[in-house]
Amino acid sequence: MGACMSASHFRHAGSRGVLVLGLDGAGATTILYQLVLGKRLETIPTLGLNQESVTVDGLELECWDIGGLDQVRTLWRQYSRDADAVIFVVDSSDVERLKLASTELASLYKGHSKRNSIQHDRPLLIFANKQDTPTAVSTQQVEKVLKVNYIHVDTFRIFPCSANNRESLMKGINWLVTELKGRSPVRPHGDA
Ligand SMILES: Nc1nc2c(ncn2[C@@H]2O[C@H](COP(=O)(O)OP(=O)(O)OP(=O)(O)O)[C@@H](O)[C@H]2O)c(=O)[nH]1
Ligand SMILES: [Mg+2]
Repeated sequence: MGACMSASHFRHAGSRGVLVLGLDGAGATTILYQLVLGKRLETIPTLGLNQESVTVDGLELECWDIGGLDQVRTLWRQYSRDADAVIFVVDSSDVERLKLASTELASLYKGHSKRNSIQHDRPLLIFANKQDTPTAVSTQQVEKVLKVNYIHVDTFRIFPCSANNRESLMKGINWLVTELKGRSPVRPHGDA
């Protein structure tokens, strides 16, 4: 499953770095491999990160799926500097932890310097995942609790999805790719 703890941030020239994040169990790894392999894999909690690339509409996305467990979340910031975009995955059926998800999302944008925070002009795609479950709340409800407007991200959108359903994921990914094509990469030559 490509798990590694590398901090090399290797990227091909022209590719875009995409952080795939979320609280533990939200579905980040399942979504990543649905995008890369076109099928749902059985996952285990990510204790470091999974790095995979996927090309969509001619644009290579270098994805870093970092674990969401409390003790792993500290890694999120290490990759923030090089991120052209963020995919934030929310478990729509885990209503009790939506507020925590909101706090963790906001903290990504509150670094002390550009070195450890996401730039506010980078697009943010939020997946309201697990819409196939009977207890999932609506996208509108997820948006209300996440309070994304308070983070002052210039461009964000929330898409309902299920990691079982690749088509629901591609709606969000296609939006993200269109946004990325309209922007220069954070590191144009992919230098380390
Ligand atoms: N019903 C349903 N289950 C899902 C969905 N997405 C993920 N899951 C399940 O949720 C569990 C956690 O999924 P992961 O992809 O490992 O979650 P994660 O966000 O990578 O978790 P960490 O690695 O701990 O950060 C697994 O049992 C998945 O099969 C979904 O859309 N619907
Ligand atoms: Mg994972």
